[in-house]
Amino acid sequence: MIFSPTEFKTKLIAMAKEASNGDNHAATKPPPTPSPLRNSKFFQSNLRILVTGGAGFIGSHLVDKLMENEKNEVIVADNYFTGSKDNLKKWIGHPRFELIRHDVTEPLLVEVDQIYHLACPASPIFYKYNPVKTIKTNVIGTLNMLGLAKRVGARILLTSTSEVYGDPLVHPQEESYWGNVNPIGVRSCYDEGKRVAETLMFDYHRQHGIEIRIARIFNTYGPRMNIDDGRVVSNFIAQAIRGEPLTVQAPGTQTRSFCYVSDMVDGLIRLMQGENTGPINIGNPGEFTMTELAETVKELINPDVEISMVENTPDDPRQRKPNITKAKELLGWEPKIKLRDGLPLMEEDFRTRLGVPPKK
Ligand SMILES: NC(=O)c1ccc[n+]([C@@H]2O[C@H](COP(=O)([O-])OP(=O)(O)OC[C@H]3O[C@@H](n4cnc5c(N)ncnc54)[C@H](O)[C@@H]3O)[C@@H](O)[C@H]2O)c1
Ligand SMILES: O=c1ccn([C@@H]2O[C@H](COP(=O)(O)OP(=O)(O)O[C@H]3OC[C@@H](O)[C@H](O)[C@H]3O)[C@@H](O)[C@H]2O)c(=O)[nH]1
Repeated sequence: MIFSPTEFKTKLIAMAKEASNGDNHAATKPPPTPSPLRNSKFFQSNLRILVTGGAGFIGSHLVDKLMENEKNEVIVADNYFTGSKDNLKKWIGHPRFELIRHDVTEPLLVEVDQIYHLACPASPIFYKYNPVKTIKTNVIGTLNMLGLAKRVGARILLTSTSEVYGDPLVHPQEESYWGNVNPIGVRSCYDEGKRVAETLMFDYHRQHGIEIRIARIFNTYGPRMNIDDGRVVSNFIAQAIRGEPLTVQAPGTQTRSFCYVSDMVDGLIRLMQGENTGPINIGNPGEFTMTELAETVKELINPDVEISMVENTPDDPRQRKPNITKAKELLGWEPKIKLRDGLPLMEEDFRTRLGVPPKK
């Protein structure tokens, strides 16, 4: 068939439109219907929820909260790189709970209604340890979970990060800010990885109609953080309990905003259950320099420890504080726990794991 130049152009535009990311979902086929048993009157109408990375710090607290609802069945998929079965020991053997050793860089076949996709090392020490694996986890892992969401018609939530703003030139950071990221730096396996993961989420949403939710999480702390995983709060608490100097990385004037883990979990669940795709910042806007954080930990946990200044790592963001207007307006969410109240809630868990008895 021979087309005139005008016909050819019209055809090309039509093809481009079909393949575009617009509202046109021509390529979408509806997800398969679940087993007929799910609609039987004898079947308990549970929501089946997959939590990738559920053996980690935030993931295990999220699982605790989801399991409180008797209508939820929870499946955790984790490769235990930074997580541990210990974090989930109270649920192992529970009839509504399943734990799968699985690496998200491989496809996963399960039938679920919702996916909380957390799997990814989060502490800079761990994500820099094997950067190629970190970027594979972010890119291939997120592709696999989106493929799963598409196949079964599940809603999927990605835990992105404040690190997508890089070393921000806008302060506080709102979701419309595109960030200031070094694409070839030592942190880019993580921050660029998460940026691609966000892109994939939106492309699947636009192209295939997948229901997506994106949370941009700011520094979160609480019990079950890995001891010595390099993150500042867990480092300072462990150092204070051991009576070792608190290592402030120079210059100490860099800022972070710390959110207690129960507030974070509440925000993630509201985002999943709400109607907004995001991205939405979830974090506590209380902003502290690292020197202020060290002084607070010293005062609350062990007034006898010293504070020492040590060398920093490359590309450390100089300031970070979330604008949470969107979370307030769209999710009715704001954090409840102040840093001074949250830090002491970590002490007992850290003392138990470090084998250091409580102060007399
Ligand atoms: N904690 C924070 O301050 C923070 C801030 C921003 C974003 N986040 C995001 O929240 C999520 C959870 O963070 P966290 O602090 O609980 O970290 P974490 O390291 O405690 O948990 C991550 C979990 O993912 C698992 N995992 C890693 N790679 C995997 C893979 N390839 N396949 C399967 N499982 C894998 C780990 O074993 C671990 O259980 C991460 O996606 C992280 O990027 C966390
Ligand atoms: O012992 C330490 C460790 C860290 N720091 C400083 O504390 C600040 C925070 O460092 P952390 O390693 O806790 O965390 P970062 O803010 O760099 O990255 C974090 O941000 C967002 C998430 O996605 C990541 O999971 C998380 O690790 C940095 O300025 C770092 O230089 C110290 O002063 N002393």
